[in-house]
Amino acid sequence: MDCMLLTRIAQVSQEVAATSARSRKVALLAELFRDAEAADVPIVIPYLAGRLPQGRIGLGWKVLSRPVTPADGPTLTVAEVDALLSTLAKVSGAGSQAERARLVGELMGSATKDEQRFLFGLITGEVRQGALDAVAVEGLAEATGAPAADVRRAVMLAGSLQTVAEALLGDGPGALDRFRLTVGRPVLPMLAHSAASVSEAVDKLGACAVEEKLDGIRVQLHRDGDTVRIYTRTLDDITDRLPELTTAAMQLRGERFILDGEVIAFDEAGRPRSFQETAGRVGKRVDVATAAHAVPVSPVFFDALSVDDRDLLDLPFAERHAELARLVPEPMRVRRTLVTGPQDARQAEDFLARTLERGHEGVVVKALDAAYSAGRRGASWLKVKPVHTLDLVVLAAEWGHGRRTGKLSNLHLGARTADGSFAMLGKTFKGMTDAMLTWQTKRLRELAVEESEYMVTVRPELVVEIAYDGLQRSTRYPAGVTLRFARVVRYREDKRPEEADTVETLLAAHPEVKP
Ligand SMILES: Nc1ncnc2c1ncn2[C@@H]1O[C@H](COP(=O)(O)OP(=O)(O)OP(=O)(O)O)[C@@H](O)[C@H]1O
Repeated sequence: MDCMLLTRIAQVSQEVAATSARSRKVALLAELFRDAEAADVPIVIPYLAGRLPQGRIGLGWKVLSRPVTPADGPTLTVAEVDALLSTLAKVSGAGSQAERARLVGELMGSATKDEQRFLFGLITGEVRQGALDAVAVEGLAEATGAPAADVRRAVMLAGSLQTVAEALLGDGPGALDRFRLTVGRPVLPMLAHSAASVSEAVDKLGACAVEEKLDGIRVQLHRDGDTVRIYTRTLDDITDRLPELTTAAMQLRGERFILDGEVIAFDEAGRPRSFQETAGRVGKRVDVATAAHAVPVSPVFFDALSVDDRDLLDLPFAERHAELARLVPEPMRVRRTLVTGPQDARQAEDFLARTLERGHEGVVVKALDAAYSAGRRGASWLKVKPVHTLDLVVLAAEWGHGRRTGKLSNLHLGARTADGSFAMLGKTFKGMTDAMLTWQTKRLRELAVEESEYMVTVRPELVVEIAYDGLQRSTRYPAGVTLRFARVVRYREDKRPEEADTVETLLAAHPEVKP
């Protein structure tokens, strides 16, 4: 069969977004996957989700909104669109504006009216379906007859839905065996949900470990004999930037293992240095030797995923931790206290208080009987942080005045909504350092879809962590609420917009405010 037509993707994408019944979404995707050639699927999935595989495409608003006569009938395939957008993303140098305009004109001219609308949404970041990956896993299972749990596990281990989809559709369910936990191949890390208090977390989980939550950088450490590799939360290889970790890995009591933990800089008194200092260690342009001397970091581990080629993912946490303790000496493990049930809640509260006194941001409460659910926000890890923050997406930014003239300053902040779009919750220009202002001005202009004298509207891609003092009703904003005293804590370039907080969870956390 020929490559998928763009029209088909646009229609399915629209239908999936419009229906609220999960089973219907799954059925729609299953049908599409059954029809797609295996090699076509890796291209199709990101377009369906409204993500451009090419990343950002710096197109000025003028170029994008220029009307082009649409084609009469659908002939464009996703592969053609993909090739053209890849070319577009690479255009640079003199005359690039004109060349971009020409390529966009060519693309839009081959598209029907509906396809033009879809392409426009894709390029501006308006069609984005946050939950699509999770539904696509079930769609793939339905299309191929493989158990959904097995497909999910393979995706975790491969770190890529597209890779698994191609193998599964090409070679059938047997292909899933290829995706095993392997030292040297990173897997998506397990993530946590939030709980309002330690007692709430303990009540939910029963027998659990309460661990300190360190505000550093998540790392997955792989050692195979003399070879050590370190991966971030987003699976980037940062081995060369953290030589201390290779040294530490070589001192552990094993030869082949995968560990999960956090890396953080402590001061001489053993208190954590600021997050910015730790984060500075993995910046792309830092001189590693100088940085390692100025801000040495230490690994602090909390889980073991594989030891001596034994896959531990499905073992209960209590058993994985026993393996960790065998391998890693106590000073290199997070502090923890064990709790058998609600009667020990007091002891858990005390542990949180002591952890905060030591300068850490909170605790993570973990069920002792739970497996490691790679790549997911498992209900068996609950984080408790007294200073509540939100991960929001920058939708636009206003040009600053006075000392901030020439800098993009006042940010428009959005939370995710059920249909995958973003609802503006408010604005803030507080909490930004000069370095942040310079950085965000450059970064936001790269994401610009429309610029005016007053503000710049951007593709909703940049996630920013925001502290706030509460919610209040507001008729000015679409969700009916706005944030009180919002201020920027930091940018979260390690998070995708699909991971931002939703209006729904925000409202659930503030039952006192009714929009
Ligand atoms: N003991 C610990 N166990 C698990 N994660 C820990 C621990 N200490 C620190 N962390 C960090 O906390 C994060 C867990 O929270 P979550 O999964 O929600 O990620 P996050 O969204 O990056 O969280 P946050 O923004 O609160 O740091 C981990 O990604 C890890 O970086």
